[in-house]
Amino acid sequence: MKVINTELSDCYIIEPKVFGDSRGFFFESFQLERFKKSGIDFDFVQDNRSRSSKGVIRGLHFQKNKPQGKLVSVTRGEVLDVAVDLRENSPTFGKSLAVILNDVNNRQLWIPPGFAHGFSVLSEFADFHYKCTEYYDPQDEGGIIWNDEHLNIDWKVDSPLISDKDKLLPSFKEIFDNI
Ligand SMILES: Cc1cn([C@H]2C[C@H](O)[C@@H](COP(=O)(O)OP(=O)(O)O[C@H]3O[C@H](C)C(=O)[C@H](O)[C@H]3O)O2)c(=O)[nH]c1=O
Repeated sequence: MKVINTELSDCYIIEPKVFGDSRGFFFESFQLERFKKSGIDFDFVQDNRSRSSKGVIRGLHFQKNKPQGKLVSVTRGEVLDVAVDLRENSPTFGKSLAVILNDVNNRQLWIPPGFAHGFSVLSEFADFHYKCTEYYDPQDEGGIIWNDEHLNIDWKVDSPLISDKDKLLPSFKEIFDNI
């Protein structure tokens, strides 16, 4: 497995070792010792799966007091995956990263606790899988509006499909100017 640094501190792209043959392919999508040795030394307590159609944007979400680290990947289709560093003491605070994840490159993205996360769907549909380091707590949910001016993310989709809940999310400045 190859671990690639990104422009966001502690956020890594992971390229698993893929074994291809005439039947298809095989790769280990998670192996605790190998991840620990790569510096991703967390206990994962919850796996999530979602399916989204083309043009959907899910996010940007985070948990406020019980932040989740996420190891994200796409098992079918293609997404633009976005992470935003919300750690105020980080050298990359307020910076965002966008990475193409799909079922051809089999890339994973490690997003540490303290980041907001979201993705847009570029293929007809996308099956999304991620491991989390903290349990989901609906009372602890936070988020940033997808078209936030400060972050200015290019989601690469026209007329995105956003949940009613996500349409009401605050801006980056509403969150951090109040702190
Ligand atoms: C996240 C989550 C949701 N749910 C239930 C709550 C709702 O009834 C339903 C859909 O939830 P939501 O609309 O929040 O799902 P997403 O918009 O995909 O949320 C996720 O979107 C971005 C991409 C993330 O990184 C987060 O993991 C997560 O916030 O699943 C659960 O039961 N457990 C969970 O862990």
